[in-house]
Amino acid sequence: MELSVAQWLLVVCLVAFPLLYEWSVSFKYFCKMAFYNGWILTLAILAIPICAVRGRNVENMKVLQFMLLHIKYLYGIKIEVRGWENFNIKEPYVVVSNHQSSLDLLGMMEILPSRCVPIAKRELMYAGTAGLACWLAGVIFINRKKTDDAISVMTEAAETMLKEDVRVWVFPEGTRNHSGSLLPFKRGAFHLAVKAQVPVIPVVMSSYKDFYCKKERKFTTGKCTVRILPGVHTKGLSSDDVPELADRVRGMMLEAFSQMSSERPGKGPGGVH
Ligand SMILES: CCCCCCCCCCCCCC(=O)SCCNC(=O)CCNC(=O)[C@H](O)C(C)(C)COP(=O)(O)OP(=O)(O)OC[C@H]1O[C@@H](n2cnc3c(N)ncnc32)[C@H](O)[C@@H]1OP(=O)(O)O
Ligand SMILES: CCCCCCCC/C=C\CCCCCCCC(=O)OC[C@@H](O)COP(=O)(O)O
Repeated sequence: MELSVAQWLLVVCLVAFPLLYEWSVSFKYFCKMAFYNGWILTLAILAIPICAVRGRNVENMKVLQFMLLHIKYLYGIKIEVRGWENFNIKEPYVVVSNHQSSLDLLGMMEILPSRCVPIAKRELMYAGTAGLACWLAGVIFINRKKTDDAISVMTEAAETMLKEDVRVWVFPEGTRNHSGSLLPFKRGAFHLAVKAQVPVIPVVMSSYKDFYCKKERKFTTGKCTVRILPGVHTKGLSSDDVPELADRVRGMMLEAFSQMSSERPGKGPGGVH
């Protein structure tokens, strides 16, 4: 049997791909990240018609959560959650969490409370099917290049939280940060909580360094711990108290983050061996 050029090319690709995948850490990293984004865009195609039945509605966040929950199994990432009891608050609240990478989506979906929507950069709205799915799920988009616009969207969010019993998830670092610490916090999340007079619940995801590093192009299987910290109340606080509130919450999160880093597998007596 004679093979055509195209068939030969296909055979070479089929052989080369798994070999490259196993031999090159970088190639593996790119494949895993490409699949991650591609898979989310594909899942969004399924989510869109389901969400569209309700129209733009925060309840649709449950659909996205359900769609994304299995991804941790595809990537062999074990997520351990501590502090569930701190989410046992009936009233709305603002969740603030550290932001290391787009993989945060996995930890977020693992613990996302009901009727809770994230605040996201406006660019995400244009990320094809994922953007439309986010819009249908009530994700709040802010334009980071226009501070006044971002502030007015967040002020409106404070009213919506109370009127429609909605919780909001904010990444107060304002951008992804994989440095192994926390960036200075932007204050929007805390203004939002103070305006609505609702608690701030800090969430800390442990460092991904053992299994994921963008700089080194490393992406293996691994374990991540997500800690939900006790809520910080804002009743009676005014906008003058925001800087102190933001610093206090960042301090709590930094302490938890450092503690979790020292518990990393194989690191120190408290670690999981
Ligand atoms: C199946 C498909 C699934 C698809 C996936 C679904 C899941 C998607 C998940 C997506 C996840 C995506 C995740 C993501 O996309 S993360 C990226 C987007 N998120 C954020 O940026 C959130 C955090 N940012 C902030 O809080 C910033 O402060 C904002 C953006 C608001 C302004 O930033 P900016 O850098 O422009 O200005 P500034 O911070 O210097 O502030 C200037 C001044 O204004 C004051 N100020 C601030 N706010 C308020 C306020 N509300 N009321 C009154 N005042 C306010 C502030 O204190 C300061 O004053 P002073 O303190 O210096 O005196
Ligand atoms: C037809 C248009 C096709 C567009 C294709 C776009 C590809 C994007 C594919 C899938 C979207 C995956 C959704 C992942 C959501 C995670 C969001 C995220 O982590 O955003 C980063 C943002 O927090 C901070 O941004 P910067 O670190 O400041 O930057």
